[in-house]
Amino acid sequence: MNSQRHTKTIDEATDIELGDVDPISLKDIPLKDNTTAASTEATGSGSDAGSKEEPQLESTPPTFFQFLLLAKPELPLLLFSFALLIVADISNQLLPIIIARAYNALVDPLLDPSDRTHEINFTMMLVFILTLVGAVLGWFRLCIQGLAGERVVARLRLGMYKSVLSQDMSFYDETKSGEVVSRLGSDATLLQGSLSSGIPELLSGVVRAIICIILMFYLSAKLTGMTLGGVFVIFFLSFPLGKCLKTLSRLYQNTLGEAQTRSTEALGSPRTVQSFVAEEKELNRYAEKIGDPDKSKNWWPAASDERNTYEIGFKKVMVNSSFYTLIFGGGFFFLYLSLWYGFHLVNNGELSIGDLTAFQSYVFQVSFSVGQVAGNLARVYEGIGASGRMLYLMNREPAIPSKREDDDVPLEEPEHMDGRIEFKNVSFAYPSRPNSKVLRDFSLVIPQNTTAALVGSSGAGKSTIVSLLQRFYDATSGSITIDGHEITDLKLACLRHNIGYVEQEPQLFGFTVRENLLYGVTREVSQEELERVCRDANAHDFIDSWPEKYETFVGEKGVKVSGGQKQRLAIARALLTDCRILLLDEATSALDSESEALVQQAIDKAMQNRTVIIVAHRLSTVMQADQIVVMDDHQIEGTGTHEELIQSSKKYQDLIRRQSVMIKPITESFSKAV
Ligand SMILES: Nc1ncnc2c1ncn2[C@@H]1O[C@H](COP(=O)(O)OP(=O)(O)OP(=O)(O)O)[C@@H](O)[C@H]1O
Repeated sequence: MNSQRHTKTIDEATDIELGDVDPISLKDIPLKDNTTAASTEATGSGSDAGSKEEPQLESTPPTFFQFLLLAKPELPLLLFSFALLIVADISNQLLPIIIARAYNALVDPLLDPSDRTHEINFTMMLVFILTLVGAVLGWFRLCIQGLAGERVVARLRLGMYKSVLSQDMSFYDETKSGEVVSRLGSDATLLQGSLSSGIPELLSGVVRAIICIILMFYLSAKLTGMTLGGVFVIFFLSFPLGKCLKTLSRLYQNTLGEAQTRSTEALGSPRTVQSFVAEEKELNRYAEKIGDPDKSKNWWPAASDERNTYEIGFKKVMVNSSFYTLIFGGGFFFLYLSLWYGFHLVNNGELSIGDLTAFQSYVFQVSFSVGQVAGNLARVYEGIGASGRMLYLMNREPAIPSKREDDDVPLEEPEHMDGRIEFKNVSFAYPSRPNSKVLRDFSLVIPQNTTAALVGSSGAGKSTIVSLLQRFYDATSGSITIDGHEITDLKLACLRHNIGYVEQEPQLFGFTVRENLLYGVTREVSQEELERVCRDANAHDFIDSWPEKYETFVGEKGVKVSGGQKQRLAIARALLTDCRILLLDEATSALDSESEALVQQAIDKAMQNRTVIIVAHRLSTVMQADQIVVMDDHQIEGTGTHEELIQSSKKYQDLIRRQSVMIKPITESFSKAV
């Protein structure tokens, strides 16, 4: 059942509606899926997830041309800005040759003073006009480039986010959210810088250098020959430094990503961090990746076992400074060398003084352009590296496909579901632990509108069954059907719309109560209906007691509501989706007895006229179920009603005995007290 991954276009990523995200064809970009590679290695060696290294979100970087394809939808804008760049550069580079006329007029013995003044004024007027034209065109060019960059990066961010949202659970098992956030943030910014300014500046440098070299040849072929030799020396010396800068930049980004992963984890669980007084531990974990300048006795970073951004950043600064010193220092060296030779040419009458000044200016421009090309080449490489990581995320094909391999047969989307569930010989191993079977030959029929309770030892696979029914993962073998439809033949959205799911720790979002309740609802819901459902879920009274009632903000991840309130809101949220099947995964296990009673009442109402699967540890919550399934060692040990299992299932008897032992002293002391 495991589907093969292959590359895809952004618009194919998912059937989740995301508005108009323009498709960018990335089919030609080959990608190495390192996550899959890591899994394969694990399979090969028979090792488990715990022993393998964290997979890196990285793919083979695209070629320069493939990288340019990312900006394909903006090609007209970019070509226009390129045309502006050429015109602006030609008009700017003509200036030294025009100014040379003024110099020559100054020293021309044949001109009388009024002709000389006229020549100088005419020349300088021309200079001002061309400067103005160059400035206006340059302004347009920068605006257009910036706009194109914003458009490309916004599209890429949306495409990447869309793809990440559509991934299967094995992706989330393997990937740290901090890393994805880093891809959306810093990698996208690097890529934007590279596309909107790195490549245009690189092209601008090339164009300017070519124009200057042509004009230099026009002024003096001899002097140009000598000067270009120097320029090439600078270029070749700076090349390895540029490459080194590229490697350091990639390392810097990866390390920053690792630091962000750590900080996201800690900031996402502030209560756990503070209750374990682990602030310093978390700070140290973050500092390991960021590097602490105050830990070194010197002003440079101390050597450390772990790669950190401070240390890499320091090396980057060193290489960057050497790079620019070489470009500008070398540029000036060859400028003065050519000036020296130029003086001799003027002395010999082979060059006018005006042409020598113009030439000087071109030498400087060419050195500057070479520096600009090399510097921006490093930036483009940074962008290419970043795009490799982003493309991995965008092109990753979810293991749970949103359409059939045979595209011609559409997935089924029944208008109504009765809710008869059947598991037939289902076996399953998590993709990250392919050698540990979590379910073995699991078979179970749950008739429409009945309740099945899954009980058994911890780790037996109860929650996994709930995950498989929602297709968070696909079974390794066997079949799961609802009303006779294989769930793999159903449209994923249709399947999940028909299933309501209440987790042990339901997640609320940082919205209002109303927005949280209507999270999965696509139809109009009136206030009366909302209140009725919340009453059924025992949630209306506490919502109504808050000053802002249904408009109350619940805080990030619902931190401002209690565990029991969260559960009841989650039940109401599930009910509002009109689900035919309700999955309750340990919905009351984390609650005190008073909250449990309130939630249990809500659950009892919610179970009416629905097919329900309850995963529970407390037997008191499942005794009324139509059938109880006892799980042991990843398979079914017994099935039946409470009364039947007490007679037939050793495991069930064990579970009852253990819970009675726990409750007995409490009930005895209670009886004595009253
Ligand atoms: N995402 C995952 N990746 C790899 N292994 C997993 C994953 N989730 C669960 N497991 C493993 O699968 C086995 C079954 O887990 P499951 O959560 O289904 O058990 P359970 O019966 O619900 O346990 P409990 O009652 O403690 O919640 C366990 O050994 C667990 O470590």
